[in-house]
Amino acid sequence: MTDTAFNSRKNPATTFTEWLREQHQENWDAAINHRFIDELFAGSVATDVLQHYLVQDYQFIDRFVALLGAAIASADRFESRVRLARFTAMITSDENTYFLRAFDELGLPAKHRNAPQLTPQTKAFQDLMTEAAQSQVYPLCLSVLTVAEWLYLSWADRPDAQLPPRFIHAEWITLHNNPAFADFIGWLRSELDRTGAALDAEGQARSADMFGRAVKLERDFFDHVYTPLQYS
Ligand SMILES: Cc1ncc(CN)c(N)n1
Repeated sequence: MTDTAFNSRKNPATTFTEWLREQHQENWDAAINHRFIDELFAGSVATDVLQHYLVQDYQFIDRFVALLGAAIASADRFESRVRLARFTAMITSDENTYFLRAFDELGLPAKHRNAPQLTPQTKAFQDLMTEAAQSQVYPLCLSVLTVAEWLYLSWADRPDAQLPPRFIHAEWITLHNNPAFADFIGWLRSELDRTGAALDAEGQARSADMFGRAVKLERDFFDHVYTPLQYS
């Protein structure tokens, strides 16, 4: 939990999302510079590690879409609902079919696509997304959504890097660094800047707490793929 309120920040030009990220810079940097990301760009992630990441992440995506639904329901204006609904359509089409093609490529049995054993790290992330969704408070839903998407844009944004040859690596990168995705993250941040700045001090502290837990869980999630389960 933060000990400096947003309204007493040193630099008044600091936006709400900058203020949130500043407080969790160490976990943020560890996540976006993770070994898994280096191996993804190099196309060298070990098959059991990639399989574990994708199986667990598909379960993350399930609750993530439910959280998007809660954000759509709790948003304070129609234009925000429309923007979130369009993004949800991308996740449930382009991103979903990436997972299905990746599972085919890996020869993954159906039971692990639909109802795998969940790791504590996946479960903890699902629980945080459920907590944010059940709050029915739009900026709290945004606090978790923004971490999940802004942090992914941050690791994927390596303009000088070449794409690896296999789609299973390359497409996971391009899903997270394409111009439409970057544009959406800009909007998502502006939305949290707008609605987070309008919260009272207690609401802002809740937002900072959820944001910080999400950043830590992103780091934990990357760490945990290096002790993969078996999916035979
Ligand atoms: C754990 C995690 N965090 C974020 C994302 C980006 N949607 C993801 N796929 N998985």
